[in-house]
Amino acid sequence: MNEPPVFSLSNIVKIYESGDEKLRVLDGASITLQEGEIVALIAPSGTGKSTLLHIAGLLERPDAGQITIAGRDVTRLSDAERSALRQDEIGFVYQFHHLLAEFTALENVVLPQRIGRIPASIARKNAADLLAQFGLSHRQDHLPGRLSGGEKQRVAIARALANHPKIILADEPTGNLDGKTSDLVFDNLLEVVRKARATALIATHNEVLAQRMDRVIILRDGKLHAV
Ligand SMILES: Nc1ncnc2c1ncn2[C@@H]1O[C@H](COP(=O)(O)OP(=O)(O)OP(=O)(O)O)[C@@H](O)[C@H]1O
Repeated sequence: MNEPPVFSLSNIVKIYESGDEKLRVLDGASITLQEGEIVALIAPSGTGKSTLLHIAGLLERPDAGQITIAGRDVTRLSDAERSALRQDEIGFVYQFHHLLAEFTALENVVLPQRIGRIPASIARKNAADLLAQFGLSHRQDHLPGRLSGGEKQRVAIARALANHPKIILADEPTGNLDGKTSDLVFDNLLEVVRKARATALIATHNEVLAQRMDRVIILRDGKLHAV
């Protein structure tokens, strides 16, 4: 029997209202991600990329359409069920690292696991292993303020992977870094995501980076199109 896709959005509609105006940001956006697929999302600014990622990450609700995770319809779950799913199944990487400044690199990667009730010793070992995969063992006890931009972003990616999510959603994860650092961090991201056999949807403006993923989709007129 075929496994259901890890993740799917079908016919997602999202309308924002401001005054009398209705803005149909998403207008039947659909995508299906199979296990282990890494998909690039190209979206010109203002076309609804953040809205799409927020809906995919169960942070925002669509006005119509369906979201499934591992074949389960999660569109109409309660807020508590959605946040439990986010905690267990979804890892987010943002353009800015959002690390907690008063915690070390290691502690930043431990924290989401502790929220998920992983015992402290296991969480610390997991975090150290992940940071090692990002070449950051020698930086694990540093506060974010003492890390370079590329290192901070690597820690943020390690944190997103800490609970072994099946789905990674990334919003221009290297968009804030210079070209060379961006390439290196991106290599690292792809390598670790592939090793974890996670499924990823990665928004980028960089078409060269996009071509390195398994396939590329573009958000246009509120719909997702294959490139
Ligand atoms: N809460 C909201 N209320 C009203 N309009 C909104 C709201 N959120 C977003 N929009 C509008 O919806 C459109 C898409 O917004 P979104 O943030 O998803 O775009 P984006 O593609 O992520 O842009 P960027 O790449 O510049 O961050 C924009 O025109 C924005 O002004």
